[in-house]
Amino acid sequence: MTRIGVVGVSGRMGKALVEACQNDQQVELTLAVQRTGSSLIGVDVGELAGVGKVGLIVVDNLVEQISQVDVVIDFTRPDFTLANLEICKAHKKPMVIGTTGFSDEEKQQIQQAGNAIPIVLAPNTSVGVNLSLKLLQLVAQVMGDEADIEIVEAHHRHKVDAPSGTALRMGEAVADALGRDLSQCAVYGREGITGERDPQTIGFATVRAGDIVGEHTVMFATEGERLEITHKASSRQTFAKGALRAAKWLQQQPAGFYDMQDVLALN
Ligand SMILES: NC(=O)C1=CN([C@@H]2O[C@H](COP(=O)(O)OP(=O)(O)OC[C@H]3O[C@@H](n4cnc5c(N)ncnc54)[C@H](OP(=O)(O)O)[C@@H]3O)[C@@H](O)[C@H]2O)C=CC1
Ligand SMILES: O=C(O)C1=N[C@H](C(=O)O)C[C@H](O)C1
Repeated sequence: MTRIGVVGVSGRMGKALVEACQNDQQVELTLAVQRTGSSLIGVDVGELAGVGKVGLIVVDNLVEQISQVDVVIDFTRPDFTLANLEICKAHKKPMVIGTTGFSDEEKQQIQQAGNAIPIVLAPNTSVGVNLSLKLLQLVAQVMGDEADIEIVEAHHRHKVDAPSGTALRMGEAVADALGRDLSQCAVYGREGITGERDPQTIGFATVRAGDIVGEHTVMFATEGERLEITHKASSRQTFAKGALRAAKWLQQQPAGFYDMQDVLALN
C-alpha cells in the first residue's frame, strides 16, 4: 500500500487524483493539502472531488503532516511546487511532479533535488504520450532531416502556460534525435512577413479553447507525404492514473531524478 499526499486538491488535476486514489486498491490517500487561507480547509476531500465522503479533510500544511505519506504528488504551479520540493527534501519524501511551466533554471533545481530524494518530473503522465515519445525518436531518425517538423497542441481555456510542457518535451525528443538544440531551433508561433521556412526549425502552435483536455500532434511534412503522430486525452483520469503508477514505482526507488520513461521502462 502506498500512502499518497496530494497538494493542490482543489485543482482540476487535484480532484482527478483524489478520484483515482479512490479507485486504486494499492494506494491510500492520507493527506490532502490546499493553500493556506483557502475556504476549503476542513472540507472532506472526497466531497470536494465529487466522489462522496472519504473521511479525510483538507488541510493547509504539508510540513506538519508529511509523516503520514510515502509519496507526495504535485500538479500545481511552479512556485508552489518548488516550495513543496524543499519540504519533501527536508523530510526525505519522494515526489511526483506533474506541474508544467518551469524555467530551465527551475528544472535544474528539481534535477539537483534528485540527489536527495527520488523524483519523477513528467509534463505528461499518460502512457500514450510517453509511448509517442519513443515513436517520435524513430520517425525523427528516419525522416526528420528531410521533413519540416511542426508541433501543434490544444488545451482548455484555463491553461496558463504555453506551449504545453508536453509539446516542449516532444520537441526536445525530436531535436535530440536529430542532434539539434531545441533552444536554438524552436519557433514559437508566426505572424506577418515571416520569410520562407528554415528547414532546421521546429515550429510550435498553440490552441486554447473550451474544455479540451489535451491534444498534441507532431507533423513531419516532406514534399509528397506527411506523417503525423497525434495523442488525444479525453479524460484527466489518464494523467491521474499515470501519476499513481509513478508514485507506486517511485516508492521502491533510490534517490534520483526520473521521468515517465523510467516508470514505464521505456528507456
Ligand atoms: N503531467 C501531466 O500529465 C499533467 C500536468 N498538468 C499540469 O498540472 C498543473 C495543474 O493543472 P490544473 O489542475 O489544470 O490546474 P488548476 O489551476 O486547476 O489547479 C492548480 C492547483 O494548484 C493550487 N495552487 C496554485 N498556485 C498555488 C500557490 N501559489 N499556493 C498554493 N496552491 C496553489 C491551486 O489552488 P488555488 O485554487 O487556491 O489557486 C489549485 O489547487 C499545470 O501545470 C498543468 O499544466 C495538467 C494535467 C496533466
Ligand atoms: O494543463 C493541462 O491541462 C495539461 N498540461 C500538461 C502539459 O502542459 O503538457 C499535460 C496535459 O496535456 C494537460
